[in-house]
Amino acid sequence: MLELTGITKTFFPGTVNERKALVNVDLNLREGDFVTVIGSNGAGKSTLLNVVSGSIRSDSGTVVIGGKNVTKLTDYQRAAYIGRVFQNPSAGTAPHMTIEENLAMAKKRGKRRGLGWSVKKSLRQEFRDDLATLEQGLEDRLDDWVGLLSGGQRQSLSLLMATFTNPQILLLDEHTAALDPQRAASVTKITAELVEAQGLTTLMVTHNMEQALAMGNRLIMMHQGEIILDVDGIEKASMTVPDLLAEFEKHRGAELSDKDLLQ
Ligand SMILES: Nc1ncnc2c1ncn2[C@@H]1O[C@H](COP(=O)(O)OP(=O)(O)OP(=O)(O)O)[C@@H](O)[C@H]1O
Repeated sequence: MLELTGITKTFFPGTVNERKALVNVDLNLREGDFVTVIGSNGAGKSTLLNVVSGSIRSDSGTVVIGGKNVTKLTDYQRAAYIGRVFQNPSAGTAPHMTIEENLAMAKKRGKRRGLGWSVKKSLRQEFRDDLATLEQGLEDRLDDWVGLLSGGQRQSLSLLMATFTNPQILLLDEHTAALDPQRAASVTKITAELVEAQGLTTLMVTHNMEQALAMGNRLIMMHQGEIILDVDGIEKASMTVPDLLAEFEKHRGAELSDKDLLQ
């Protein structure tokens, strides 16, 4: 479903600020793969997602989604294939539009149509039904501005919007990291349910190793722009946090002080 081949991205090449964000990355996701992505700060996780979404163009390599080579397409041109939720709850929704208008906008994602968000009665009922699955009482607040919602409610809404059009790839970039533990747990549960219900091929970046082990069928660990561990199935299911730390240490040397990875 997603084939990345030979992806390399260097920021500010040839300068003192040169950063090798991705180094010859190959990654192949089968349809329905739910892959959690871990790694220390600056490992290249967000850049990987940006290259898939098209918001960053790689220096070399190819990106194929659903058999279509999208390497040269802009993020807008790829929007129909991709759903994405960011860490910041404000990023995925428009605060000065109502819940209904946000949902209508998501329905039209990637389609060439005018910016009219008028919603027919039947669609309104569909929105209510979808919102009810989030179990946050949002189905009765269709006319409320999204800016009035809590961070957890906005992330839940972002998730719903990102999965509305049944994208070929769902990208989750630390989407529970900015939430308190209770809201993070609720958004994690909704994520698992939505991905499972639609069989979505998913890449989820997280700094929480327990979450990375508990969710999905496959896990990759990145370090300095490379994928240094790729496990799935029973191998992943039998892994523990100490196993992950040991893998990380192998590549990083004896030093083990990265609080972000240790969360
Ligand atoms: N737009 C950019 N301009 C310059 N350098 C960048 C840019 N985006 C990322 N980098 C650099 O590329 C490297 C990889 O960054 P990236 O954000 O992909 O890492 P990450 O694994 O997502 O880190 P974190 O967990 O801290 O979010 C880092 O050295 C970072 O400073």
